Amino acid sequence: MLSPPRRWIREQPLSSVTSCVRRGLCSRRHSLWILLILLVVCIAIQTFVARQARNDKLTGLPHLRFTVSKQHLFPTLQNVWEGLHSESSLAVKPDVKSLQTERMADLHHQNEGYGKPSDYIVSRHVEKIVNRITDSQMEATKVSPGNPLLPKYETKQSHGLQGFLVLPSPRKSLIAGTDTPTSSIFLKTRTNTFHTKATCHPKSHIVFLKTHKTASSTILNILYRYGESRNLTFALPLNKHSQLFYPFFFASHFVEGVSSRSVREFHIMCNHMRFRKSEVAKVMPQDTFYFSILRHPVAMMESIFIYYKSIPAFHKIHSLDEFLDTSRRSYNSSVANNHYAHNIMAFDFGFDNNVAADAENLEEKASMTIAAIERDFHLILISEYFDESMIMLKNALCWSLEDVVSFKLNSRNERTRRMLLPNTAEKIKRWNAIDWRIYLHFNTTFWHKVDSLVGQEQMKWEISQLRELQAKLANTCLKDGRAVDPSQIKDAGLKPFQYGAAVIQGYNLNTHIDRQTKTKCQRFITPELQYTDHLYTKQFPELADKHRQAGRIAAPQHQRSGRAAMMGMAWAREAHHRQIIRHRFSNFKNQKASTSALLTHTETNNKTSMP
Ligand SMILES: Nc1ncnc2c1ncn2[C@@H]1O[C@H](COP(=O)(O)OS(=O)(=O)O)[C@@H](OP(=O)(O)O)[C@H]1O
Repeated sequence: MLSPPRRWIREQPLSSVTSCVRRGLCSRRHSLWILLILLVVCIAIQTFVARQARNDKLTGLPHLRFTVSKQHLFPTLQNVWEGLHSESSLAVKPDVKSLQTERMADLHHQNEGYGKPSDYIVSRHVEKIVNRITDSQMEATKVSPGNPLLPKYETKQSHGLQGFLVLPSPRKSLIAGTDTPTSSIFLKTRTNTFHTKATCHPKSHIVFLKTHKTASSTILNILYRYGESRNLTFALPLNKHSQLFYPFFFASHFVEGVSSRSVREFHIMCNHMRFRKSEVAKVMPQDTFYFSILRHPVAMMESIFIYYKSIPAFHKIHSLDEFLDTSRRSYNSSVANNHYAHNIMAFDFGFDNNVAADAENLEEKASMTIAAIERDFHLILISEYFDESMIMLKNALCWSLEDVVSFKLNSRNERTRRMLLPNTAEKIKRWNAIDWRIYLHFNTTFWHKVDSLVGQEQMKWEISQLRELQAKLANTCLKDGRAVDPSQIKDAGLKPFQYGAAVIQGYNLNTHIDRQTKTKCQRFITPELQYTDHLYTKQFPELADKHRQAGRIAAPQHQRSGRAAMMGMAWAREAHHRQIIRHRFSNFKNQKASTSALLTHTETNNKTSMP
């Protein structure tokens, strides 16, 4: 029926093409063809535009995919922060949660295989995204080795990580005291920003995974002060240990009060542990906020090599370069405490750290690790951006600025830092390939969260407020406003634990401050072991007393054995811990009112709360 017109066109002379087309258009068959062509063109244009838009997103905001649904779910600022605490806000959840099975988590925590079919879909999905990110970021780091992405408004100077030829120096704000010291600093400067009590509720169910050499002791101190001043209950290590039996995988019965059922509700868990979500969740309430902190693996490895110099992997090695050059041949992962030397971040989060840089399944393992951390943690902070991290934390927890103010704890003195060459930095990234990928991922998501949840202007303003507060506090509390070597610390009770080849600094208090201010200032500079001990005594006075008695009996035998020096880190810490207990006991016995009696039972009972 439609064939005659076509034949008719073929038969026409060239000169009459125009009229031919006109006639052809009129025919029904050609109209259909043209409609079809138009449709195809439309679809092609639409596909092109959509692809272009997706490419723009992935190039500019690599992690938009993980977080965009959060923005849609929680359109107001308040809801955004509230959302951080809800199940649905976990960043990776929209992409991964529905596909993940409980088996995956368990597999992770048992360090078993990653390639099970149901997990594989998730793995590939996340991997694709992570690969894009790591590729683009590795490109970026080629220009500036070891330098994490900086937001546009930041100057590199303010971060203390300017490549690894120059190592971090003490932060200026701590020594830049401007105001006259006043004890009222604790009372007057309660600087709430956009989070007021009217818009959100302060969180007090918190798990902080205390990673190693990441500024975690400074955060621990913040949490201790917050909890202590509000009479919150800490999930402290059983039997007065200083860590939650690290490096073993965490188990709920490692917490004092769990087996005996003597504690009704735990608020804060924050001591070193090897994370295992299913066990932590047995102890902590359902609405618990989980967070942790990461550090650039190069700076971290430099710190670890000095601090853990006595672990088997390092003790006969002269330099980090020597270790990195020989590690493939000589590193033995099955020797106790050697895990400190290899992908320690992955280890602390509960994953397999023994992954070689050239392992076939490296990217897959990295993707799975990242996905699981995204699933289990509401917020991951970045040590290099400590102040920014504190603002994020404050907002996430609905706390005040004063709650997150701190002094840098556990820092080495300059003499025990080592300069690294760019080549060494590259070797470290390769050796710690999983950690490097974890860090890159969370550094990016961190800045994306800053942009989407706080905004750069607000962040800038809040940081200036925080630094002002810190400077005032340093001026009030600290003698000379800065950290000093342990040999210069007057109060033995405030000396930080010394280990390996590091010289860990501490602080002296101003002498002219009143008693109440002194007590408060002291909390800011009390090292981890002493403060943990103090809280244990406060929470479990009777048990603490028993341990004190037992420590007295066991002490001479322990001293004679002289084994502490040969033992691993955890045991050395415990030895130190017991030494503190003995020291405190003798103070208690003699009823000496010395300044080092900060942690005595008597003072515990007299202590005033922090604001
Ligand atoms: N506020 C702040 N900002 C930036 N960096 C900080 C901060 N507080 C502590 N630190 C540095 O963190 C390192 C100590 O980390 P940790 O306390 O986690 O160590 S530990 O695992 O508990 O022993 C240690 O790093 P190194 O000095 O390089 O060893 C500290 O200097």
